Amino acid sequence: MRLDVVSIFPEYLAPLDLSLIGKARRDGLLGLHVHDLRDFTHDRHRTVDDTPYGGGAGMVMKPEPWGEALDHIAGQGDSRPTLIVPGPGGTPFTQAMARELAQQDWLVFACGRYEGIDERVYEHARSAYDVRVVSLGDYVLNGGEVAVLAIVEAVARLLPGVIGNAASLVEESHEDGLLEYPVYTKPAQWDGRAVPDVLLSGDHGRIARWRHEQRLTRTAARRPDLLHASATLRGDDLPGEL
Ligand SMILES: Oc1ccccc1-c1ccno1
Repeated sequence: MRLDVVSIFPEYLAPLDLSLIGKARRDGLLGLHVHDLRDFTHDRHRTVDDTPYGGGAGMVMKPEPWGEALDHIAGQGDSRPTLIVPGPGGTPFTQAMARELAQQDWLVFACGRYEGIDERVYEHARSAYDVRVVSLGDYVLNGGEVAVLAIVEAVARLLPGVIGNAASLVEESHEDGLLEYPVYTKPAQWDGRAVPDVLLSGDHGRIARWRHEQRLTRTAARRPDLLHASATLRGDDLPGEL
């Protein structure tokens, strides 16, 4: 998978050199190209924003640098990339979307700032990209960089070979519509608190049943919206109906 990120703060993407994502890049599982939007300006001040037509507070990101940047990137490959523009008005980012994006071979991320990117950039980009506006959640950030870090991590960890033990991807929160079960490790006693006996029993069938019940109970308590949506898919009895 190839990833391109365009930002006025390219150093914001430095964490993608670390940990599993950094290793995936060194192992050749992932290619990352970070572009400074100001490299696509031509004035002395490397201007990327201007006042909004129609008035209003704040500044809008100018279309010219974005158009040049996206044309430059699209010209570097022979397939049609997916352009992801994080924004509060986008389609909610979910694990299902992460799985879908992990199937793509080329993702390009546009990090907006200020009051946003001139709308004509989205229209221009559609000639060379599949354009998707994606939201991390119902809150406001100062720019798209933080959202890109989250999306890249969620997607890249699904690529074959990135996570050493693929089994650990199975019973994760949201992977099958349930939240994850509680986890424990040594010591067996800590702070006057014991590890649940079932986990020390060695009875793997009983442990699996306990963990599944914990997942159902936790999801019912914290995310009932998920439980009802997926219970029909799994045919589970809902807690309280057991
Ligand atoms: O609030 C934002 C501003 C810029 C780019 C993205 C966002 C955002 C907020 C929630 N998800 O994305």
